Amino acid sequence: MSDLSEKETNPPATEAAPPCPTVTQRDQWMVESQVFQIYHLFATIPPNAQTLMMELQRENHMQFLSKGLRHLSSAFSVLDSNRPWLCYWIFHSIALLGESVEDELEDNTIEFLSRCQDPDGGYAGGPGQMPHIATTYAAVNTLITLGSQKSLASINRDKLHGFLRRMKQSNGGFRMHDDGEIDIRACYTAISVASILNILDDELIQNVGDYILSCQTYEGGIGGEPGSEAHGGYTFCGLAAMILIGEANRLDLPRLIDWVVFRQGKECGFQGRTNKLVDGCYSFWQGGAVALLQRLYSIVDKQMEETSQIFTISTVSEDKESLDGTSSHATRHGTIESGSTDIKSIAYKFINEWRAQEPLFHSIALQQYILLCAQEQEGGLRDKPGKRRDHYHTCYCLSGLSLCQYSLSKHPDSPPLPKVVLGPYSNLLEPIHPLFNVVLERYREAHEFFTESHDH
Ligand SMILES: CC(C)=CCC/C(C)=C/CC/C(C)=C/COP(=O)(O)OP(=O)(O)O
Ligand SMILES: [Zn+2]
Repeated sequence: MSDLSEKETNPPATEAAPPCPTVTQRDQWMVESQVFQIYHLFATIPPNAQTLMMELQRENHMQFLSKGLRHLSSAFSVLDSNRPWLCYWIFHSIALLGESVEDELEDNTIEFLSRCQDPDGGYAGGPGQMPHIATTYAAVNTLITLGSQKSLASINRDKLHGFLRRMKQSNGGFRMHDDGEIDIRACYTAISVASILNILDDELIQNVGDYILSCQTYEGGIGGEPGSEAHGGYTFCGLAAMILIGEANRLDLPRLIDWVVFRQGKECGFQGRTNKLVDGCYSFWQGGAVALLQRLYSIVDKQMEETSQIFTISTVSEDKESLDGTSSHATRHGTIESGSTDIKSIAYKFINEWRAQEPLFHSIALQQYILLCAQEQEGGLRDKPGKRRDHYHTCYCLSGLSLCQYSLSKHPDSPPLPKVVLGPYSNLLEPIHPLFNVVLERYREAHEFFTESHDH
């Protein structure tokens, strides 16, 4: 063989071998290629076919959800422990679509959830099981979504308050259930339920802010417990709970904004954490965190001002230190006022708060991911192309879509301009209260019910 052919077939030993991709890289390339194939196909079809592809398949989604409800009432065993969650995901999705179900089905659901209600307060995953804060949140949100007087009156708020007090820990966290884990989901679900039922008090909120603050990581997002990695689901929980207790100003919000906005990827959807895959459900968890941050601009501005002051002070003091050997400290949070409003009215006032008109993320791109990649044309929504539809993803993709559609509206429920809604205007969903993820109108009815005539 000549020198030349040897070189061609056998690379010299010194040449670096091609890097072997990690599993994460391979998965990422796979998702990117599937998503971009869809976008490419979309770009090459005629405009009328594009409109069809971007249409929210309301009827098919309703069929998928109704089938889920039928399944819910028939095919479950006594060991199932997530039926209140299925109720919430399905009824909330139906409410987002502006639809309702027959009275009998509503009555059966109220009756079923009443059987899940523990005599000592809180809701279990099924009748006779142990009460759990997360299923309590799911049950309460379902009953508020159903919305009738009977539904709202079925919640034993005194006992529920007792259950939440029992779950409360001295470090500010909550347990999920007796002897259960303490984490940020428990904080959010406890505080959310207490707030929406108007039973939030000083005892319940004591030290909660300290606990949540200890979960904000170096990245800026919030982890499930102190020392854990920042994640979109926990970030939404931590931020929403901090707002509900009037202590959002204690978080490092500029850093939180930085972290969350960079979780929207080139696939147009959000990932849950750094270097992980895009997933439709984060349209709500991350998109929801952004929707909350959009209403915290006055605090963000103050924090940014403070940071620049600290920078100036520390620069000056460093100079001074180097001159005369002394040092000074400026605390970041000390000068920011803590929430002065009555905690019972925070959630109600929050929806009317002024909000930044410039969205912090690409709302049209996210709608594109939800409609083209997460939506199944036959009904139901999913994590990503190639995954199966399910009720959890249907609920959180639709919730995220609603947030996008109203992301520029001055008032929370004023109809958005057509250019803000991707696809036909008939895609428009009902607006939600972003702190609780229940349809706004149902939230308002519940608020009235639990503040006026039926005070705790
Ligand atoms: C109100 C309530 C109960 C909120 C729950 C919030 C929530 C969705 C938390 C996420 C939990 C988590 C770490 C998932 C990671 O799963 P993964 O590793 O499969 O997904 P990933 O790769 O996207 O991180
Ligand atoms: Zn998901």
